[in-house]
Amino acid sequence: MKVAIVGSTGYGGVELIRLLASHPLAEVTSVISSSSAGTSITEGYPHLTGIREELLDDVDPAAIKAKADVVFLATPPGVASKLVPQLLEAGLKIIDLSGDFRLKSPDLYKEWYKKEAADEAYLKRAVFGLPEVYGDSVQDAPFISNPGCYPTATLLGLVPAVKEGWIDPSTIIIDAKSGVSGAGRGASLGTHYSELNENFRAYKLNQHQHIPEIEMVLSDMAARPVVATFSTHLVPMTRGIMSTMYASVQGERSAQDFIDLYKSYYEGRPFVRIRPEGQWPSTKEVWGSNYCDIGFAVDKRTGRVTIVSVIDNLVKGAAGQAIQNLNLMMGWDETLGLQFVPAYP
Ligand SMILES: NC(=O)C1=CN([C@@H]2O[C@H](COP(=O)(O)OP(=O)(O)OC[C@H]3O[C@@H](n4cnc5c(N)ncnc54)[C@H](OP(=O)(O)O)[C@@H]3O)[C@@H](O)[C@H]2O)C=CC1
Ligand SMILES: CC(=O)N[C@@H](CCC(=O)OP(=O)(O)O)C(=O)O
Repeated sequence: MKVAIVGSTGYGGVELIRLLASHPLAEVTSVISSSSAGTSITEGYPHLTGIREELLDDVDPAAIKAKADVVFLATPPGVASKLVPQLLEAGLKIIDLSGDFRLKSPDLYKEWYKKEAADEAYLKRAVFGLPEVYGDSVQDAPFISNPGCYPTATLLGLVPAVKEGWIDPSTIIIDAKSGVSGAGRGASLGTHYSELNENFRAYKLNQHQHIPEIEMVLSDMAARPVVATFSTHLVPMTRGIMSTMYASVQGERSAQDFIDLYKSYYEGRPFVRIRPEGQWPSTKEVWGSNYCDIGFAVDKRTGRVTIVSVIDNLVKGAAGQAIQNLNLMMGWDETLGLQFVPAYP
């Protein structure tokens, strides 16, 4: 299977290159750049020396179709919405890592992303690619919208409890933290070393573009509208997301009950690992891997459960999940090219 990557010079794109280098059935045949076509990707990423030496291609749907069967879009918001119609009409399969096709309502996209939405007809064609929740619809889909990094960690941590009615959805609070690679490669004041190092700060409170994405899936699971408090923080580390979630428990449930429920819900899903009672995952324990690890604590005094969910934002939160979706789209084993152990320490 021949693969092209638009946005190959960004962090998501370069992570796709890293992971696909060891995929047994997919071969990257075109790395694409809107600003550096004709130069080698090794100029910006010397670690790819000897791995991807060919020159970057321009963004040209006909040329992409001539070289590839599937295209990954790892581009900033507002790019895929314009490119996807041309790529789909050219007969390409698509996996979009951006937020352009996750929300089905153009008005909601405009409200949260502050940009024009994609054409509604194309929004309807995109399948939300969270395999552990929507596995059946991802299978064989020609156009997949990869979930956001924060929603992946958060939803995998909340879906079974919401779906089974074990927590009151109106009480959910999500306290999320991300490493700085989540903001992409572009330099900015908020992400440069002296602003970030030895610092820890909240950002986009009640304004984060992932809020409607999280609420979309939770509402689907609860079969009624759900709104949630979602707070994001920047941590002085490169990779990793931790979502710590709080909600009121409905009925008498222990941490072990939650563990048993989640183990049963995620049975046969190789990338979700449920921790034993009293053990809560840390970001380093999934670093460089496609795992999402989840742990629980139930407080009988408050009647609340605390759920801790961690991922590597660039792998399960972006490129790894995109490859998992490629595998499902092609009818392959979903673990192909993703069977590696987290790098530790
Ligand atoms: N970083 C992360 O952890 C995650 C990122 N995402 C999403 O994935 C997407 C990519 O993120 P990330 O790799 O971090 O971002 P980066 O900023 O690191 O890279 C984005 C790349 O897109 C390319 N690009 C910019 N404008 C255009 C355009 N008009 N047409 C084609 N290509 C363009 C740029 O390369 P060039 O100038 O060479 O074309 C750039 O390198 C974003 O939508 C992001 O929100 C989703 C989940 C996690
Ligand atoms: C640390 C950091 O800045 N993270 C980014 C994640 C952006 C992202 O992945 O955006 P989409 O999923 O919407 O494309 C943020 O919080 O906006």
